Amino acid sequence: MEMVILDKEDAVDWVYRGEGAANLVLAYTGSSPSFIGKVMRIQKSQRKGKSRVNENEVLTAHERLLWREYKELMVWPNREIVQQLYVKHVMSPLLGPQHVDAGMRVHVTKEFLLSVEKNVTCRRPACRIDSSQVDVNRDSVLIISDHSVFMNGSVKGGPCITVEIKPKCGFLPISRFIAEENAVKRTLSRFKMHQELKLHNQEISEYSEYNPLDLFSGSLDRICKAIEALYATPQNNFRVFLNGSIVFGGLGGGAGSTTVLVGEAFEDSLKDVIKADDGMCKTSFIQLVAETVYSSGVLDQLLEVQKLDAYDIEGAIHAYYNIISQPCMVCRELSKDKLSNRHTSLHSIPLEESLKIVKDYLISATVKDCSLMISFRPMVDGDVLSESSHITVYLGSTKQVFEYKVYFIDLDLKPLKKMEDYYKLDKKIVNCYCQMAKTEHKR
Ligand SMILES: O=P(O)(O)O[C@@H]1[C@@H](OP(=O)(O)O)[C@H](OP(=O)(O)O)[C@H](O)[C@H](OP(=O)(O)O)[C@H]1OP(=O)(O)O
Ligand SMILES: Nc1ncnc2c1ncn2[C@@H]1O[C@H](COP(=O)(O)OP(=O)(O)OP(=O)(O)O)[C@@H](O)[C@H]1O
Ligand SMILES: [Zn+2]
Repeated sequence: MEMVILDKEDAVDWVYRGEGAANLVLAYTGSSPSFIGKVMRIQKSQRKGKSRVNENEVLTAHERLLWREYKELMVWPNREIVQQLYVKHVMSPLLGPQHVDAGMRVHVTKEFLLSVEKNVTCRRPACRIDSSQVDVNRDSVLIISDHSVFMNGSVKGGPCITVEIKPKCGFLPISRFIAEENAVKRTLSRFKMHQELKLHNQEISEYSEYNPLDLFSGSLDRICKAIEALYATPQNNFRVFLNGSIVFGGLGGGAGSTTVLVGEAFEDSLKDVIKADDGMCKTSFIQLVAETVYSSGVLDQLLEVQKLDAYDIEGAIHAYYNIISQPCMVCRELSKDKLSNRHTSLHSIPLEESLKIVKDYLISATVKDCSLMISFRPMVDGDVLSESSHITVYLGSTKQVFEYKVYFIDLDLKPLKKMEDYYKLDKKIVNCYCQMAKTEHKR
């Protein structure tokens, strides 16, 4: 694409699509062929006192050491470009390039960003406005394919339904570095335990029965159960879009976010896509999603990459202190009787080994936090696939064939500095869960 700089007058063509903790995402509504079928991902800054780890820094010296085998990441002084290259050179090969779009960076003026910020405020959830704003000091944004539409030169006609799932961690850790008092981590999913802490902190208003272990199980029945649970309590783990507009789930996540369409209204929104008997569209839709997750096998690959976390944070944290050449806070805090040979031995491994442990931990952290977007387009007789790489799925209950595509989003590099936060959060989650279980037991 020729050198483009988006300026104030271009802002009207970009409308609010959604956001997470770190980025705001806008969809294109204008007529420039370069942007049709694209979304824009703009970095946010945190409001006063809520600054995130490393958000404005370039790679630190220790991070450069950690990621040095990826030469492409080393030449850029700018963290945003490194982020994009991380997706391209680290994540895409691991997850499959057919499921990842690293996007491209486009220059923008400050006036463009200010104008966008003004235009989208009314669509943003209050909790997100409260914590973050568009970072107007950036000079570029990321342009990525809009995974909620089908393209074939131009946006392909006909309805398209997209489901977005944030599956979170799909396995139980078995690391020998997990302390005895934290043994519950080996039997209960992290998601389930985290729900207790989130409830306690009023980050969510109700407990979700979703179990990531079901979604990743490889069993159609259990996948179906997981999707039903996600539908019942979507939180920030489940959304549905019809032709790019959200029709189900919370905008932006968190406790205060609103569910867009419920019950009959959601059923109605599916009617153009799922040709089921009255009142059965939602049920058929859940079947369609479950069947696709099952037959595509896309979560198997994700699980493999998540499992790069073989030491658990209770092991990896020691390797982290080796890398930063600081006394290990964890060993210091563990009382003598709890400090085992296992832990201390981690401080005498070669640096290369520590680097590998932490690098794998951070790669895993990225894919425990990413989302996947699956888009469906009903096919009619004589219809051809939008792209030869796309696949089809058959929905038995409605006798329909759907073209579908699966993409991973939010594959950002996690800052090395976050290792301490990960250790603290892990402790908090287990403590809160055990405390709650004790109280329940006493009742
Ligand atoms: O720590 P977790 O498991 O709660 O994950 C965080 C997510 O919370 P969740 O539990 O999914 O609601 C959190 O999501 P929300 O802000 O809660 O929607 C972020 O994705 C955060 O990543 P980052 O700080 O933006 O890089 C995530 O932090 P990372 O742990 O992935 O760094
Ligand atoms: N390529 C895309 N196509 C369509 N919609 C997208 C795309 N990328 C992001 N979105 C929408 O925008 C939302 C926010 O994007 P994203 O998850 O990248 O934000 P984030 O701030 O990085 O999230 P997190 O809180 O996990 O760090 C997503 O939940 C999704 O609904
Ligand atoms: Zn230690």
